Amino acid sequence: MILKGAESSDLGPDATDNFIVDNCKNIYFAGYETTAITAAWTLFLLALNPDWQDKVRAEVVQICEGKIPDADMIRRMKTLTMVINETLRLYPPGAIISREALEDMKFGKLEVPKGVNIWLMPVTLHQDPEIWGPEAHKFNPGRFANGVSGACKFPHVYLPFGFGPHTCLGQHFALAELKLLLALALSNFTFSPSPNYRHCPSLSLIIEPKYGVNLIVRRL
Ligand code: HEM
Repeated sequence: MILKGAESSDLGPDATDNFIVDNCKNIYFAGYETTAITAAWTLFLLALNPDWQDKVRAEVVQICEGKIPDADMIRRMKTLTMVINETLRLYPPGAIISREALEDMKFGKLEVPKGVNIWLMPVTLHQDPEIWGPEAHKFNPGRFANGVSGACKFPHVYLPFGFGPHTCLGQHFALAELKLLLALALSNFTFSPSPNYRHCPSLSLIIEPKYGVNLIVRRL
């Protein structure tokens, strides 16, 4: 797709090379760290919540019957989807979503002059007790049992993949990758917290565990 886009553009040779390289970098960066870190946070939260770990494992074992998950099996993994949604609520890798006002705008009483960049921080919207209830900071995948609209007052503030025309291009691919990886990991291993784990979510373009996620992994 990128090569086709470059071929059909009227960019000069240098700009065409830059176009290809920039797009490859963009997809590599946007698609790799975000998904890998979400997998790490999910395993961390399941290690801290063995009841949910057991529920997801039971679901995966029942759906997959020892086979490698295919697209249909992945679609039926409702508990795992709820767990991933809850992980992305508490630890959305995309820390900042920015938009530039292309003209003077007004939101309620807020005047936004042309050229100003507005930054949205999903993590603050995702943990607001006014929106998610008094247990907003607690890991409870059950809140997503009836989808995002059942989980909170204003579904449009759940923004792990952004919103609008620039919403994440790879969100369905990312969810499929995550479900496949987690289903395989959970059907073969158990995960519990390691005493070496240091909790330090830190902002380094994305929200990542500064000292990694140390877990004790045991084969089932
Ligand atoms: C759990 C994994 C992922 C998360 C949490 C995530 C999150 C995001 C967020 C928050 C944005 C900004 C959206 C906005 O400004 O409204 C974004 C954009 C983007 N993502 Fe993802 N992403 C993930 C995985 C992926 C994957 C796997 C790919 C590609 C293979 C990908 C490709 C992109 C691209 C190309 C954009 C830019 C879209 C645009 O500006 O039009 N992402 N992502």
